[in-house]
Amino acid sequence: MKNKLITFIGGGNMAQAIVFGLLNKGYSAAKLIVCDRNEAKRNLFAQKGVEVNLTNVEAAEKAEVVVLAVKPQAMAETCGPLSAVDFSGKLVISIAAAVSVSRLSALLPTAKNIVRVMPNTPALVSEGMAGLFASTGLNGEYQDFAEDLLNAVGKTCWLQKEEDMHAVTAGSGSSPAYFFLFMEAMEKTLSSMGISPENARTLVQQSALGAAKMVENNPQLPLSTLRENVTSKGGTTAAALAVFNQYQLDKIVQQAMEACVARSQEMEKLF
Ligand SMILES: NC(=O)C1=CN([C@@H]2O[C@H](COP(=O)(O)OP(=O)(O)OC[C@H]3O[C@@H](n4cnc5c(N)ncnc54)[C@H](O)[C@@H]3O)[C@@H](O)[C@H]2O)C=CC1
Ligand SMILES: O=C(O)[C@@H]1CCC=N1
Repeated sequence: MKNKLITFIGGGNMAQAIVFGLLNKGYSAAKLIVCDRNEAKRNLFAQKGVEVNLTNVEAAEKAEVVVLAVKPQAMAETCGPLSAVDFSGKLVISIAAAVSVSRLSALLPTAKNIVRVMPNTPALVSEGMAGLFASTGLNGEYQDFAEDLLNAVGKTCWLQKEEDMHAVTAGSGSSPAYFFLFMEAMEKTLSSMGISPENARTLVQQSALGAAKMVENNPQLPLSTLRENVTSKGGTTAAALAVFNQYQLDKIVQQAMEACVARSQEMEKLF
């Protein structure tokens, strides 16, 4: 991928995951600018050789690609001063949940090339998952660049319908937290069973990693087969799964993801 000059507006958790993921993949620090109001956050990037001392407007003017990485509720306020910049020859990427392309176009009227992305924090370890949606008329070079950029830190999928971004938020952006919650619960239980904190962490971490790798390495196998291969009739796993089924884990997951989608739809109207 050709290293275009990219400015990140907002250097929080998600921007850090993408920027540090890109640096780990050899993206030149000299081609990255990060703007954040918070000095401690700026310092995290400065330590890696990233320019952090420009104003949002200066940094946006200088770069060819501008990534909007502030919270959805801060988007309008952040775009106010930025609307003075001519974005017509630039690519604007927004990673904000629930902020539509039409809303972004209204906030930055000169922006012609807009890509909405829903990434996730595993980008930091090059295992991100991002859904992408392009504004109509997006320049082909910029479409490829957005895809290459996110592919550098994980995997991507393009969406044909913007409304699918709500479901993708439940499936990429928010989803690492579900797995962390599950792992937290396992770790806590192992500790309550007398396993040392260090061993509890290793048991959970390695089992999760191993399970994910088995899923990745066996694309032809349904997930249910992988589960069944662990489950001896009348054995220990069956006893555990019976409890998950008793409490209808599938319904809990469905309700949680539907709540995620509903909140995203609500936020789209608010911000
Ligand atoms: N954290 C995650 O896992 C994911 C977050 N997102 C999206 O990414 C965006 C950022 O989320 P986080 O990184 O979690 O939030 P965060 O709160 O960690 O980072 C936002 C940063 O923006 C800075 N900021 C706010 N207004 C600014 C301004 N006008 N100029 C410069 N900097 C400004 C803040 O100081 C803060 O460091 C959100 O829109 C969120 O929906 C998307 C996918 C996953
Ligand atoms: O929780 C949130 O709203 C953001 C978007 C997806 C992940 N974090």
